[in-house]
Amino acid sequence: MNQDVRLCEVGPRDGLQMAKGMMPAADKLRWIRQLASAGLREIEVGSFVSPRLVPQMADTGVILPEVLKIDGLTVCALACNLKGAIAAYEAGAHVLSFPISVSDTHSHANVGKGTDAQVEMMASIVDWVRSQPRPMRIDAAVATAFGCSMEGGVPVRRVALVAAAVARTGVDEIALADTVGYAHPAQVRDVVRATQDAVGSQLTKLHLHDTMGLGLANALAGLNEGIRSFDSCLGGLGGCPFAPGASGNIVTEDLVFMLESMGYRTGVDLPRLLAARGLLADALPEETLRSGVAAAGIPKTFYAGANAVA
Ligand SMILES: CC(C)(COP(=O)([O-])OP(=O)([O-])OC[C@H]1O[C@@H](n2cnc3c(N)ncnc32)[C@H](O)[C@@H]1OP(=O)([O-])[O-])[C@@H](O)C(=O)NCCC(=O)NCCSC(=O)C[C@@](C)(O)CC(=O)[O-]
Repeated sequence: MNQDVRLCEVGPRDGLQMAKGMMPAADKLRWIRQLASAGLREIEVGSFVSPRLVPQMADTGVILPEVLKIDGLTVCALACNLKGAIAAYEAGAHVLSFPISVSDTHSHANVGKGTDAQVEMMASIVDWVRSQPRPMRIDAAVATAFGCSMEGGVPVRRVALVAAAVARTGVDEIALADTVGYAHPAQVRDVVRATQDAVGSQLTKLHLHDTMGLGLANALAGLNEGIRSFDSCLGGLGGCPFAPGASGNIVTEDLVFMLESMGYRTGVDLPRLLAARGLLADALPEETLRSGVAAAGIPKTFYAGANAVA
């Protein structure tokens, strides 16, 4: 069984997009460098969206060329329309993340378009990117896949149908996103299985929020179904500003602790990762950072198991 788990740190994008304060670009850059030096090889550094609607992301075009200089880092950026995708490509992003909400109501609130129109937008972006000289990986996030605070329950069959439509656009990878954090482990199992049946290996990732405190249990349910890629956020910040009730992402520190303790390999150095919280706490004093492992400290037993440091 594959023990390597790929983590994408979404703090600089998802973590900051709903923050009360604005993190200056220089702090974002220092933070991203710290995250990379802790071993995170994939980081979503920002989004190319309306600066009026999401002012925290207005400097993504400034950040991106700088973080491209970090050796070995896969730089991801989110966009919600073709204009944003072109901006991400021209800035040099390695990966484009694109949200498509299963809930039509959330889709309208988030991107001003319904689900079907957003799938069409995805298709035109794939066509445009594939016609360019430089390759860019295209990841779709199938949002509200486990429930919507505006529409309520989201049927498993509809998630699979939307994922299948997304897969047909030719995206490289698909993530299932629990936008408002309503998922539970049995639901994760069922939705992952139905989506795997619909799109096969194009489903690679889970993007989980921790509203109900079930985020890591849900990650484990995904692991058990063969998922080896997760989004997470240092300190558990985050949430979609256009999904009422959305709260923070699963906590990167705790996810790394769980995975490494279980013998999975993340490539992340946990003490260095915890050190990166200091900058975040200083830059955003009004935010509450979460993490069990940060509160308790790394137990000595962590180093005594399969993940022992030589
Ligand atoms: C999607 C759009 C851009 C609609 O874009 P649109 O359809 O082109 O709408 P529009 O033409 O009505 O434009 C609206 C405004 O956005 C501007 N605009 C248009 N496109 C761009 C662009 N690319 N870059 C910069 N500005 C842009 C445009 O100039 C205009 O500015 P205004 O005149 O009102 O000041 C807009 O609705 C928007 O920016 N929405 C914000 C969406 C967003 O950032 N959501 C949060 C990220 S998704 C998420 O968090 C979920 C996820 C991924 O984490 C997974 C999960 O947990 O579920």
